[in-house]
Amino acid sequence: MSSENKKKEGLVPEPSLRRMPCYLAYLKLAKRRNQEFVSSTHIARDMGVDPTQVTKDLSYTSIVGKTRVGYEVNALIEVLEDFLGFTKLDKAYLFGAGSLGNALLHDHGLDQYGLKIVAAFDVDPKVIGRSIEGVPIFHVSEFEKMKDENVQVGILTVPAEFAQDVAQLMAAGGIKGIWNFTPIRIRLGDDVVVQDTSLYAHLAVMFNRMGHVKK
Ligand SMILES: NC(=O)c1ccc[n+]([C@@H]2O[C@H](COP(=O)([O-])OP(=O)(O)OC[C@H]3O[C@@H](n4cnc5c(N)ncnc54)[C@H](O)[C@@H]3O)[C@@H](O)[C@H]2O)c1
Repeated sequence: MSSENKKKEGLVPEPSLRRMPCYLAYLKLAKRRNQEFVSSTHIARDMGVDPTQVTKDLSYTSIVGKTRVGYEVNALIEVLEDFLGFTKLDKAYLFGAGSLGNALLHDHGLDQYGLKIVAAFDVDPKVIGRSIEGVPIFHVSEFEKMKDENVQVGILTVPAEFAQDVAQLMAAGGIKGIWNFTPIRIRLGDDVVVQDTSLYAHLAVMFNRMGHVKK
């Protein structure tokens, strides 16, 4: 089965997908250090992952390593970026231009990961009509008129109490993927992918692990 088909059928396990951007960052660093080749053993050692896991993760892409030398750094960067969809720029709308929304609007890293915020929506008269990093902010009621089939990604950064309603509005307006930063479990039909993301979840894990570190 081709890697494209595997991806379509959702056979790539989530932990593998989550590790791939880390491999990419590692490889970009290797490139800056003028390294031409890198082996899965080296990636594994430097990233603290099992070598067989690295090989397995990379096998979901089309790349094959060369015996003894490993993977060509440039080629692997290209393959990973393409596989993860980072080469084509997806347009996104942001809902909630508050503290977190602002931070995301200022994050230049998103472009490198294939996401470009083209407009933001809010209800606060203090921000409506302004631009942040060149991204215009509209009243959320304008979204209906601005429906665009080329914008299928929505970033949800509104207060928790409005999250479900705004998510429904997004879905009704043709948004197919919601990057949900709110702590609310969004309920929508199967035609919309909702990806929850929480800094605090990782903080909780860190605190828990710190409690188990030997003193
Ligand atoms: N996932 C994370 O790691 C993480 C981190 C910080 C905050 N959050 C969550 O992100 C959300 C935003 O947090 P914040 O600190 O930026 O809050 P904030 O109050 O600074 O910003 C929220 C913005 O949403 C706007 N808003 C309110 N109702 C709206 C609506 N119906 N449509 C569009 N915009 C609307 C507000 O006017 C405000 O500008 C919260 O749900 C918070 O819990 C998550």
